[in-house]
Amino acid sequence: MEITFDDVTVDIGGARLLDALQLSAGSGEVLGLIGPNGSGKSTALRCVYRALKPSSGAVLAGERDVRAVSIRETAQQIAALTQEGSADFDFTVEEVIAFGRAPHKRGNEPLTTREQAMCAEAMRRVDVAHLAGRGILALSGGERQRVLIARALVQQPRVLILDEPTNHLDIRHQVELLSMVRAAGLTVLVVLHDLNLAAAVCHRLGVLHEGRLVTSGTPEEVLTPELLARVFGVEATVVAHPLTGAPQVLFSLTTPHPAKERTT
Ligand SMILES: Nc1ncnc2c1ncn2[C@@H]1O[C@H](COP(=O)(O)OP(=O)(O)OP(=O)(O)O)[C@@H](O)[C@H]1O
Repeated sequence: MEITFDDVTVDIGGARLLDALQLSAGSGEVLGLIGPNGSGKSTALRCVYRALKPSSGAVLAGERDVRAVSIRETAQQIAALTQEGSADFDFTVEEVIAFGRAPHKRGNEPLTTREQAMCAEAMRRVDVAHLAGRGILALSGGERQRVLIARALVQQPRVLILDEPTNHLDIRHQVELLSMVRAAGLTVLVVLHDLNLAAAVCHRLGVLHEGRLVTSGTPEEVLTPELLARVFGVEATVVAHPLTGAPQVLFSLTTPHPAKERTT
């Protein structure tokens, strides 16, 4: 399912958070949103999962404005792992993941055997099966993040919205999650601060700065030293990954590297 930001503007309290965003993620495409803090990335995602209403323009899922679709149908199609989507109540890990099936159920209808197997498989995929009976509030940040990812997977959406999904995850779980995201074949909109992970997982990147889309294209097209200097204000060297060819961004600190200091 294609997701399109069709001239989306968001004004709140006299401030323009997003300015006429025109961008789309094709069916099965992983679209990354990158940009400095406060550039409007989460605001854009919020318009997709309906936490925010555009002041003008619309987000289209396929041909339809997402706001014209029932909440239940939206929940069947779009799963979101958000910044505000933490857990408030101390349900067990197993219960939290089972909630992912709620959009497909009526009332308190119990999970079918197939759905129980789906939940068990999702727990296995994100490596939380050993936590099944634990309360979610007592988990580490990374463990909780993985549980919420499993919940999004069992929702079986057509579109996955991920706002900084690698937050809290150790490097192994970051790599596993993003490999899974890439292999899922879903339309994915993902905000990532790690530009190298973004280059590895995204088919295309959209760069936001002060609420405006600066450019969009493949990671190779977008991640240039000029753009990184202009938008992020950093000096960077961009090289091709020796195995995959994806652009990798290298930074040097403005102070000397410890190895250099030792030899001088
Ligand atoms: N409800 C709100 N009311 C007023 N301003 C808001 C609101 N939500 C966000 N903002 C402001 O809008 C701007 C864009 O916020 P947004 O969360 O979209 O940025 P972001 O690119 O996701 O940033 P970060 O990388 O820091 O997560 C910020 O300056 C933020 O302070």
